[in-house]
Amino acid sequence: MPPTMTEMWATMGSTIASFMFIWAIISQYCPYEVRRSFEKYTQRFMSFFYPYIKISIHEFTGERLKRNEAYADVEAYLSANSSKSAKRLKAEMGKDCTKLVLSMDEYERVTDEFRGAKLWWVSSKVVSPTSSMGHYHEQERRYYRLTFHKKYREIITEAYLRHVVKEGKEIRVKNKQRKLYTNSPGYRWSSFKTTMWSHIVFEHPATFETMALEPEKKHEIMEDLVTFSKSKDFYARIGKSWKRGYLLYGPPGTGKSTMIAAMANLLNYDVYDLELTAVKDNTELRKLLIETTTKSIIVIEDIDCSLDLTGQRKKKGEKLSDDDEKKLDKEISWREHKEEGSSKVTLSGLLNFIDGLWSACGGERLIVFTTNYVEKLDPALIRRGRMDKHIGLSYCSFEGFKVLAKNYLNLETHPMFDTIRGLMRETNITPADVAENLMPKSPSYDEEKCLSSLIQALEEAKEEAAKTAGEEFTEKAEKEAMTAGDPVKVL
Ligand SMILES: Nc1ncnc2c1ncn2[C@@H]1O[C@H](COP(=O)(O)OP(=O)(O)OP(=O)(O)O)[C@@H](O)[C@H]1O
Repeated sequence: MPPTMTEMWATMGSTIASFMFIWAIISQYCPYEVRRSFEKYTQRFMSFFYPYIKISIHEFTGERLKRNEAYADVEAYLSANSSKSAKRLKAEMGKDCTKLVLSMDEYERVTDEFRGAKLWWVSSKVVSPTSSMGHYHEQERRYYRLTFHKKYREIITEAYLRHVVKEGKEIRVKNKQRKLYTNSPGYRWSSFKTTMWSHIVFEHPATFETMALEPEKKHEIMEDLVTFSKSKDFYARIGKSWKRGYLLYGPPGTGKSTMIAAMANLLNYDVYDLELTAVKDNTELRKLLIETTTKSIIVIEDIDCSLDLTGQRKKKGEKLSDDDEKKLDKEISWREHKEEGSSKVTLSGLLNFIDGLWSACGGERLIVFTTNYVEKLDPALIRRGRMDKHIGLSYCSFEGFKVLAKNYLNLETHPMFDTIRGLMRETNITPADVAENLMPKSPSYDEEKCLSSLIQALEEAKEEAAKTAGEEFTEKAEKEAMTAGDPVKVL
């Protein structure tokens, strides 16, 4: 008599229970090595009968230093293809901030088909405990796992994966929202305090067209940038990492920050605004810089202040000007106030990164330093090869004014332009000041009021310059008289 259904279930239940009992005995009494070998051989044995192949694509490669490009490509591919079939999705704001973009949530599974092959994608993560500087914390590593039948091995490993990466890249370019990253203190992997990148969408409207700059200079810089962005093969051929350093220098308000925004808009790059004073030491600096992505501009503004070069000069025994002394005192009290101790990022730490580590983190990066005092910088920092192109930005020229008049007032010519041209020859004014005067202050402001306001500002600047020159002249004459010991002249 064949066994009844109830008997079959009972037999199966007792077999499973016996197996679990035996396994519990083995786990308890067998040495670890024996158990490991048992598991290994069981897995090998099972794989003879298991007809599926699995491929994992992890978010980070190496010691969690670098984001895996392939992971980002798969993520983009799946977000475009999975939203129709996945049941659990996560939503993020899209490029134009009007539409939510859906992608598959963690532990979700979706199916795909390619040339008759059926395959499955699962998004998952492993959480493992790690320790750093005596702190224990949990580290999450996300990954996608692709499963398919072994008979499709060739199609999948050759054609399908290429198709996923290609399509994923295209989607990423299309959806790319440019980002402005800044570094600020935060908690990495839940408990370890460090400085981390956070970002917002980069939407600065500046372009080279709207910049007040001599046309030839503008053209030269644009050409340099575009040539750089198309020179992947060239850099590979000459054996140099694909990066270029720019030093922007000039008085405040001459457009250094504006130019960085114009560069990012021209090349469609992200911007990493690196605040060096918030970086604890060279190790942290290296970590931050390695986390930057390709097609990006890494900016260190006011490099003369950020690197504490003033402090270094004082240590070297150089005499500092009153201004520098004040700046140094302010910096020290600011750091004490923030209880951060002093930042230990050194000039050599920065140089080492610029020179050495670039090659380790891929290419297509610009590094831009800005300063108001180029003469204060250490020559080692700005030598060619590190800062390949030095761009001096200066006071507004008449050509520059014409660009601003077109931008702000939509004026190409006006009878008042001649007066402005004359005054600009005689005195200095920054593009920021010109722009401020051309800005309508009320709805009743017309172009003439704006131009008159600029003329007034130019006249005041001229008077101020004459007064300062006069005072300097008297001071110099007095000093000379003192050294010559002529009390009459001094009086
Ligand atoms: N060359 C320029 N062309 C167009 N606008 C300019 C230019 N320079 C300055 N401006 C205007 O002045 C403002 C301030 O300029 P910006 O911040 O770029 O100057 P900066 O040289 O970076 O100054 P700082 O050294 O103080 O940081 C800008 O928002 C912009 O409107």
